[in-house]
Amino acid sequence: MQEKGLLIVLSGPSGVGKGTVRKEIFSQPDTMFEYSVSATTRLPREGEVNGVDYFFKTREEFEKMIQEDRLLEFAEYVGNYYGTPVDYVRETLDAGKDVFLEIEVQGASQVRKKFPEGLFIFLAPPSLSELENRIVTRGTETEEIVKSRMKAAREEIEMMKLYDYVVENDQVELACERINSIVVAEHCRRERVQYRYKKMLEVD
Ligand SMILES: Nc1ncnc2c1ncn2[C@@H]1O[C@H](COP(=O)(O)OP(=O)(O)OP(=O)(O)O)[C@@H](O)[C@H]1O
Ligand SMILES: Nc1nc2c(ncn2[C@@H]2O[C@H](COP(=O)(O)O)[C@@H](O)[C@H]2O)c(=O)[nH]1
Repeated sequence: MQEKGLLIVLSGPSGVGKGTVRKEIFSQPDTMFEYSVSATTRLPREGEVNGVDYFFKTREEFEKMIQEDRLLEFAEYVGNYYGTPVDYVRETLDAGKDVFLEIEVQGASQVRKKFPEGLFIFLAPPSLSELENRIVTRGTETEEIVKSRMKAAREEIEMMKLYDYVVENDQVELACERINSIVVAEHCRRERVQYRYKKMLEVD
């Protein structure tokens, strides 16, 4: 029987660098993962391509996906829906490939309930002041939104204890190396556990 792939979930507070780290991982020619393209109701930013960066949907289309149970998880984030199409995730895992999700924390906790065997990685900032600095420097948020994201970030950072690993995003390249190493180590660990059980069953 085909061994299932690993579901890898990268999450963390707004502005920590999830998108930046994910893009760096997928720009590497030898990347080990399949990226799950999310659906969203937000408008495309300059250069974003439908089906590559996101599946851009109207609110009606997105709500239909919710009703038809076509999303593994979804969340409303800063006035827009974001969600993970479930079919792609299941089919890719069944084909033995590792699937990588980059999602915010509410969505990650929904995935944890449905896929407790997933690998959950929390991307953490070097400090709260550096987190604020990143959100401000990105220049996409008003002063008021920066404040509300920082308030939310404190609560989100509390949730890091629910994750399997915490990776500090001090430097993008180092964070990517840490994530790749965690996945390799996790594969070794899981295969060893499975091997032990196979042996046990053979003896019985
Ligand atoms: N290691 C790092 N050092 C310095 N700046 C960084 C680092 N990682 C990301 N950044 C910068 O921080 C800002 C926020 O990054 P990014 O948009 O990837 O965060 P995010 O977690 O995906 O945010 P959101 O959840 O709000 O979409 C960007 O300007 C990015 O260039
Ligand atoms: N719960 C989900 N969150 C998602 C998904 N895809 C992306 N995201 C997160 O949304 C925010 C904003 O993204 P942006 O592209 O508008 O900057 C960010 O934190 C992403 O991680 C998803 O499918 N589900």
